[in-house]
Amino acid sequence: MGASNLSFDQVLVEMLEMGFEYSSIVEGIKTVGLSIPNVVEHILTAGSGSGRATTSSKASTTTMQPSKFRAPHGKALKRKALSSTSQVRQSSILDHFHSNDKSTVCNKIRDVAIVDLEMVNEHDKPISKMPDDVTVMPGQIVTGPMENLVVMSDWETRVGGLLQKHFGILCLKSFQKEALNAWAAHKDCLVLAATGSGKSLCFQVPALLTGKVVVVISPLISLMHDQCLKLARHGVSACFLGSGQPDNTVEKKAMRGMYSIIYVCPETVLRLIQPLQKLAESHGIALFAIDEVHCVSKWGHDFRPDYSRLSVLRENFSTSKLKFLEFDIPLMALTATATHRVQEDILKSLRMSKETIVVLTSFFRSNLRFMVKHSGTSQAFYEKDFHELIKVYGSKLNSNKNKKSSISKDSDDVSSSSGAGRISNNDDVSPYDVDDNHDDYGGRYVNVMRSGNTDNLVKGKELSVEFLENDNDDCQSVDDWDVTCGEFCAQSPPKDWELSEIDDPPKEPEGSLKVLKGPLEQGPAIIYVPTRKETLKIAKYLCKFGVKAAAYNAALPKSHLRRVHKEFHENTIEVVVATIAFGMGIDKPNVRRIIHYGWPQSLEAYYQEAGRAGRDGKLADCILFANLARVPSLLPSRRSEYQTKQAYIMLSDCFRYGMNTSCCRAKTLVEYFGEEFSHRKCLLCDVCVDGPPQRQNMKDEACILLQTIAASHACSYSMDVAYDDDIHFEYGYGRHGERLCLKNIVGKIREQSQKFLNTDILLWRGLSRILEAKGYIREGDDKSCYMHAVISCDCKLVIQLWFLSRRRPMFR
Ligand SMILES: Nc1ncnc2c1ncn2[C@@H]1O[C@H](COP(=O)(O)OP(=O)(O)OP(=O)(O)O)[C@@H](O)[C@H]1O
Ligand SMILES: [Mg+2]
Repeated sequence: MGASNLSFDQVLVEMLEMGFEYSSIVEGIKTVGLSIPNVVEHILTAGSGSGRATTSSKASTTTMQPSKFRAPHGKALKRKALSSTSQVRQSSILDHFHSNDKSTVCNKIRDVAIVDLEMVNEHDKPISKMPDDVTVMPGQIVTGPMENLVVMSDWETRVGGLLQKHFGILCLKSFQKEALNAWAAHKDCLVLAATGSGKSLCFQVPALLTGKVVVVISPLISLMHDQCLKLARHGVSACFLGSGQPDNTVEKKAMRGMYSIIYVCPETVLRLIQPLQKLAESHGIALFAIDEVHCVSKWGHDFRPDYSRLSVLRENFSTSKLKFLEFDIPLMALTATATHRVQEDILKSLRMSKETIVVLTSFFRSNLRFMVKHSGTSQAFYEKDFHELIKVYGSKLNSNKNKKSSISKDSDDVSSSSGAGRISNNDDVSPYDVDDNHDDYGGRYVNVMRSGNTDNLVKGKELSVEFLENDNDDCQSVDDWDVTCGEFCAQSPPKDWELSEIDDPPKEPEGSLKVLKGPLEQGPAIIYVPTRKETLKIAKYLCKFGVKAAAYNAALPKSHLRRVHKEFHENTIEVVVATIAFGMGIDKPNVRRIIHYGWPQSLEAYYQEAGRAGRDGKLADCILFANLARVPSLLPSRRSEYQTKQAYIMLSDCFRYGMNTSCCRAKTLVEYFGEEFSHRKCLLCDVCVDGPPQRQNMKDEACILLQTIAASHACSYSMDVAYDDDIHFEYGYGRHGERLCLKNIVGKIREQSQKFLNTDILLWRGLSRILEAKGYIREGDDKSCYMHAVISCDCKLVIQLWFLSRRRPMFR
């Protein structure tokens, strides 16, 4: 921030207008020159003695009358008002100085200051307490307006102007209102709402309404970066802090209240408890928001140990701990993917108040078209699997051959900046293809079924491919983002906002669903792959066909990632091939295709990543290419035994989802999260569109499989009476101590029966999955067992069993 072209008088007049004292301004100009931002910063950093009135916000709220500050053009009045809550206001002033639009700065400051004052004043007024007869139990689901809650009455009327000014949004959705009502009533709140529904606004609005700081705990740097950039564009100052932040000026500034919204990863917030307590006293913290809160739960798909320590927020920011607080600082926890078990865990782990309001909306996204396609998901299948994609994204570039693709330019940089490989439109072998040094976590293959599925392992060669992105990558690389100290200054929001009024979708009568029709509109795609290596291989493959594609994984140079992120948002890059590092929270409205190439880690992760599609409400495709012939078996190393066990269970849920050909995919997904699907079908997914699969009577196969499993167990079990009782097998070892695995079982079946002599093991594998889904057998989840079978044998039920076969090539 260098000196401006303003004269001494101009600086003086403007700063007097803003409410600073004459002597402080003169002293500031002498020290730092004729730059208003620098002078403001100087005055603020010089402390309370240099021009800032230090009246506490409590005192000011009891003496100020809001009407006073509405007096038009009342300079003296304004100055008095401004100085009496300077700590709130002046950080806003500083933030607004970072704007490029200097000409409108002062006007903005005046607006903001007055609005802030009114809001602080009214918000700090003691709000009517909850009526005694209203008990809101933890876990209570609020689906309608919270008529029973007495809340700050007029925030809703004030919020309209702010929404329009900052976001170009006309009105809040009803779940957003409910979440904000809870906050306004100083309640903790758990918001469970679909991906892309607008959860961020629930925690951004309190900062705008009060002028106090909102602290947002967020798990991924890419997500914090995304949100900070967007906020800056919308005229809201924000920063992110992380453990690797080399420049602590941002942190210091943040702790002085200079940003409206502070994004911070859980690891860092735990370190900042004391400075945040000081911030709460000096400036005020409106809210702690814990975004992607499913990371709290070890039952969730993305457990982060530091998230589970966030109960310190409740302990350290309550009235019992901080005497200056009138109310506990509310917690707002938000996620789009939490099963019931995870929801309970969240409330408990964060020690959320007994009166926590749970705001729940449907997880269903009616514009997402889910499909599953069988594929070997290796290089040999690229041509077949990406043929369509290349047709869509390759053609435009081909018609403009002179234009060098952005990725090629980008990858040159990658190559030169890091000495690492590049992805280009030619056939050069990228060093990434041969150099796996980024897969240095000792990844290993683990066989989930442990039942004869050893063909999943590549014999004699332990692959060193990392299956998942290292959990820590994302946090450790905070500083690598090289974003100007992680601070994002407010810019002027566009003047000609096209105001969007996207309220909740109109309520359809039950069962009647408005079905979107194809073809898809234009828009980019994200391909999620399980390994870092595959991001590079596939991006390179697509580039060869003129697709503007780029790889994204946490091990790539951060300058490359930053550019990919930026160009993806600018629509220069059309296909990003990514690991989970580009997953949660990424908000780009027109993403038309989400492709999973290989099994995701869990259905939660799948739904979360699929949720990047169609955030503009228009039709979008979510296609899972997976090898349906093999149980997914890749798991990362460096996990506790417990986590590994959990991961197996989640992988098998994914497999079941892929194998399913009888139930609407959207229904399967939302029911997985415990929601009752209000429509019979989505009418979009492959299962709904392709119709019910051909059925085949598999009674004989089912019976012989169950009998053989049972007979293989060491127990006093007799085949003739077997189906009268439930039989529980505790051990995964056969009668003679041999390991019980599907291959052995199938071997025995073939020996026993001529009829099944030539059957493929894939048939038995598929059948065992169906029997498992029906509850007849259960795959072992204990390392010491190969198969832990529970046979709940009711012969009649077995006879009813039909085997679904039409669209499963391996069963043909
Ligand atoms: N009331 C509203 N009216 C119109 N658009 C809105 C409204 N609220 C939010 N949006 C828009 O919805 C988009 C998605 O919002 P956001 O990123 O907060 O979703 P999310 O619920 O956090 O999703 P995810 O779970 O994927 O993180 C944003 O671009 C935002 O501008
Ligand atoms: Mg979000």
